[in-house]
This record gives sequence, C-alpha cells and structure tokens, in this order.
Amino acid sequence: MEAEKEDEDEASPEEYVALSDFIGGGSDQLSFSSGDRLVVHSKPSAEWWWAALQGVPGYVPASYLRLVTAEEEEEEEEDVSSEDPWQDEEYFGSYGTLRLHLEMLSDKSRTETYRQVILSNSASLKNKVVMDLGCGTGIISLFCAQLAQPSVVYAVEASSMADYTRQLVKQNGCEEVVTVLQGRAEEIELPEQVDVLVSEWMGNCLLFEFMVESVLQARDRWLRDGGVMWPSSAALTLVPCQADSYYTEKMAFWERPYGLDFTPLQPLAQQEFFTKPKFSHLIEPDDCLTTPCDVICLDMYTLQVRDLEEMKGQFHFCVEKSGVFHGFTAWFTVHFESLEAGGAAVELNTGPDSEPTHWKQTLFMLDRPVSVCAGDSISGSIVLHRNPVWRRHMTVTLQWSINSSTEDTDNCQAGTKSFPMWR
Ligand SMILES: N=C(N)NCC[C@H]1O[C@@H](n2cnc3c(N)ncnc32)[C@H](O)[C@@H]1O
Repeated sequence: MEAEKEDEDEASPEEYVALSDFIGGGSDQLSFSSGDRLVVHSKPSAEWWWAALQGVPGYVPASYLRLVTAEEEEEEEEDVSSEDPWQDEEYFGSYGTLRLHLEMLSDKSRTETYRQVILSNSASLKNKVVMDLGCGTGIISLFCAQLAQPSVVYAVEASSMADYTRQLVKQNGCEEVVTVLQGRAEEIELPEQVDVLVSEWMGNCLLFEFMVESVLQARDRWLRDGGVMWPSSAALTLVPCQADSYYTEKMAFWERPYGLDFTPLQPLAQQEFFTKPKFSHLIEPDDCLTTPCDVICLDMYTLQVRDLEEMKGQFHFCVEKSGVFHGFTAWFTVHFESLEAGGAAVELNTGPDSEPTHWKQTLFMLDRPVSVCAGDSISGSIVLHRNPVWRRHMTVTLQWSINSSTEDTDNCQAGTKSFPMWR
C-alpha cells in the first residue's frame, strides 16, 4: 500500500490556481496571492502539498488550490503565444515618448559620466567606427561627434524617437558623422564592424528590462576582434540595511492609528508593500549595517546570453553597528575602460556614497525585521532568476542566516524570500 501511496505522491507535476491569498509561516511555506498559478510536485499529505511558485519551492495548503482545467490551459497557451514575451509594443512605446528620455537626460551623474568617457578618450576615438546601441535622443552619439572625431557613429534606436533623433543630429550639425538607424539592434544591418560598442542599457537592479541581452547579441555580431565595450564591466552591490522610515510608514502605522488597533491589517500590508522590491529607494549611508559588497560581477567581453538565465552571488557580511536589519539594498556600478593602454577607467556608481541617479537604489524588505548587534554576521546568497516567459522580468531570491556573536552559538536566525520583478 505504501508503495502505491508513494507512486501517487510522485505523480507528474500539475498546475493549480490559488483561490485566495496565503501568507506562508515558517521558511518552508510559500506565500501566494489569489489567482497565482502554482505547480504541485507532490502531495505528502491531504492538507499540505509541495509546490513551486515562479520556480520557488515550498509547502502550500491544499484547500487554497483548484486544479487548472484543460480549457483554461488551452486559453492560457493561446494568450501567452499571442502576447509578446518581450512586450516590445509596450516597451518601445514607452520610449517613443519624452518622459523616460527626460528622466535619463536630467540625470546629470549618468549623462555627465558618458560625456566624460567620450572626452577622456577623444584622441583615441579619432577615425574609429562607433555603435551607440539604444541611443534614445542620441545624446551619446552627439557627444562623440562634438568632442571627438570618429569616422562614423551608428546610432541605433528601435522606438519612434529615432525620427526625432535624426532631427537632433541635423539640428546640431552632426549629420556628417552620426547615422541614425531605426530598428532593434538584433535585427538592423550595419555596413561594417565597429571598433567601439557604447550603450546605456542598465535597468533597475542593473538587469531589469534585460536590454543587456541586445547588447551581447550586437557585440557578438558587430564588435570587431579587439573592439571595446562601453561599459566594459558591471557589478551588482548588496548591503544589509535599516529601513526604519519605510517600515514605520508601511507596517508600524497599523499599530495605533488614531488610538485604534489596526494590527489585523499587517499581514495585508506585508503582502502589498513588502512582496515586491521597492525601486527608487534612497538609502542613507548610515542605514548600511555593514560594508557593502559586490555580489555579482559581469565582464561585458565574456558574458553570454545563457548566463543571464540565473546569476548567483554569495555574501558574508559582518555587522559593524547594532541596529535593526529590515532588509537588503542593492545598486550597481559600471566601468568604462580607457581606449589608451594603461589609461584611467571611468566609473558610474549608483550607490549611496555617490551623487544620486534616476535609478536610486532597490530595497528588498524582509517579512519581519531582526535586531542585530555589532559582531553578528549575515551570510547567504542572492540569485537572479530570469523569468522564463516574460523575458524582461526576473525574480530575486535572497537567502540569509544571522549568526549572533553574543547569544549561544545555535541561535542562528535564517530565512529566504523571493521578490518578483515584476511578474
Ligand atoms: N534602461 C535603459 N538604459 N534603457 C534605455 C533604453 C533605450 O534603448 C532603446 N533600446 C532598448 N533595447 C533596444 C534594442 N534592442 N534595439 C534598439 N534600441 C533599443 C530604447 O528604445 C530606449 O531608447
């Protein structure tokens, strides 16, 4: 009988839909929202099943789930097949308006850094062939034509902004040098290989939007041997941090609003405000509980598209001052190597010790804050799982354990949490 039961448990995975929200307790239970699709891998008991949500495994209460019907699965297949996994219509549509370009151009730290790269390499850029991938309004291409003498700059832009970019090139007397090509960089044809591939491709948490895939494909197709990638390398930096004002604003608020006890709403607040990362967070240097560390480093010459599916980094932080561990904050730094051998590299650092940029930083809130003391350690890993269906999205999974320096040695608090960005 046991064998039969075993077989039944190990039936092939089935897709279920959540009938309502569930807040998982303990580190091995999955939290999910009504309507989420979960893949059930085994049913060790009638009450609790082993399932996965967006690839993240855990126990789920069987009573919250309903088997997805064959008709629903057929409908879903039609939906996904009709829906573009790159969401290009929406994505390039958003870059066809000025809002995002104004935000990027208004970001002095970002834009001046690219200007500095061109200026400090102006001599070496003479007679070079340059590709500006995702040129937007063409600002980097115009810097090249204005501050250096490349033989040609191919300014590639997929959105309808390209028509205006051509006007800006003409308006600024750069049409001799800058050629605007409208189209996806993966699809356009250039008349020649390029010496320099420059692009401003970084998204929130470095990789969101996954424009970096387009840069790698263009590198493999158009960058000549020995050519230069700008940026040349990128690093994702992480730090355990306090986020007291955010925690107070979204969670502590429910303790005593107007003298009333609204704490039954706190599970809802956790689900609504702490399930996804907080983009555009500005961390104060004092909020860092430890020295930040680079957890993922990308070499733009060797990075492959397949590497983007799952990027993993380990960390071991030593708490330098007592405080409350509310979560982790992430940001990135990119480097532009010099065209001259031995020349100084230029750096764009989006962290709290640099001028703020439009990316600011990204905050990942734990479900429950933990008090930590100087001397404690916070070790673990970060994994960026690219979304297998929605190709511009990812899930960031953080796993940590806190080893207290003061309490007895087996007092190790551990946890793991996955943050969808955004699907
Ligand atoms: N996070 C960023 N730096 N986004 C900048 C994106 C800019 O590059 C453009 N862009 C993004 N991907 C591509 C691509 N594959 N081909 C051409 N242009 C692109 C986009 O239309 C916008 O003008």
